Amino acid sequence: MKKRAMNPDFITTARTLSEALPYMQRYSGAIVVVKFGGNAMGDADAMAEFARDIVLMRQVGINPVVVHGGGPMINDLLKKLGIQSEFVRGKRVTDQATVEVVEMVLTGLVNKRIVQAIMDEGGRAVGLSGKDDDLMVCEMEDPELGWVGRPVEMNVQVLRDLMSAGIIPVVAPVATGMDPVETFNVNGDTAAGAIAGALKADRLLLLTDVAGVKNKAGEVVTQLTPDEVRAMTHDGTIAGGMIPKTETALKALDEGVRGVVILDGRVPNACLLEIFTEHGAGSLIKSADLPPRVTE
Ligand SMILES: Nc1ncnc2c1ncn2[C@@H]1O[C@H](COP(=O)(O)OP(=O)(O)O)[C@@H](O)[C@H]1O
Ligand SMILES: CC(=O)N[C@@H](CCC(=O)OP(=O)(O)O)C(=O)O
Repeated sequence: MKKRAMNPDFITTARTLSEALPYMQRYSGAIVVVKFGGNAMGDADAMAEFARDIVLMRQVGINPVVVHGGGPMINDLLKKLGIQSEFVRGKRVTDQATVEVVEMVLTGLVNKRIVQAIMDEGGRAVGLSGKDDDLMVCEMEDPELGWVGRPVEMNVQVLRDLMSAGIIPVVAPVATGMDPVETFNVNGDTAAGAIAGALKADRLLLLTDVAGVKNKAGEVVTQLTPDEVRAMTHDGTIAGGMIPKTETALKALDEGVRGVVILDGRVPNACLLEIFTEHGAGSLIKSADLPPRVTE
């Protein structure tokens, strides 16, 4: 009789799957909002890998909602058009010409790339922006920033409808205003937080291009309470593009999201590492009175 060789790689694969069982059970039916930042998108392979993780989550009974950014892609088109752009506290100062470019790039180019990548991996995805079904209605956050929106009304039924039909929603952070002729550019982290809050999501994952929230010594802090985040923001340890992420995390926790993780989206299978392993990834921000990660 021919004997099959024991390949150690296969044994590891089987063990990894077996060890994922308690996490699959814990997250079954959970809503996980994933913010996919422009810097985390990388090349076509990174996009395909992200899409595969999302499709796998859906396959094992999690309800993923993707909210994306696309800052670098907006920068590219603004540059080609000769439009100057600057950021204040991690948010783009957005005049009328800029908001038109933002809407074109985010709801067109970037949104459809992600939708296509998910479908290429065998999932079902539908792309929408905050304007669709009035999902996200905004007001001006600060006149100094121009058409930058702060979400004031969320209508997430459309997301629930898509999820219950087995469809993965992919949301571009562009919103309508109280006056329907207005278009707002919303920071991707802010939009993801507002959506996670309105859905009372179990997890909000903010994928970026750093390993997590770093302390003064430059080390990633694996678990933080809101008070610790506030202290690090106050003393300037948290700065630049990290500010909208931690602001978002605190607001989302207040609104009932159970935990927010800031992690490096360029790490292979970042989402799977966070959701399905004991190790987790990046920095988990949650209230001190909630039990720790593994026994939760
Ligand atoms: N304490 C901190 N820990 C980690 N990153 C920080 C911190 N303070 C500022 N940053 C900066 O925030 C950046 C992440 O924000 P951003 O570039 O806007 O990401 P994305 O495009 O993925 O939304 C990091 O690359 C880093 O330069
Ligand atoms: C108001 C504001 O700053 N909007 C962002 C929207 C895109 C985004 O958030 O992209 P990343 O996640 O890739 O940074 C912008 O204009 O760049």
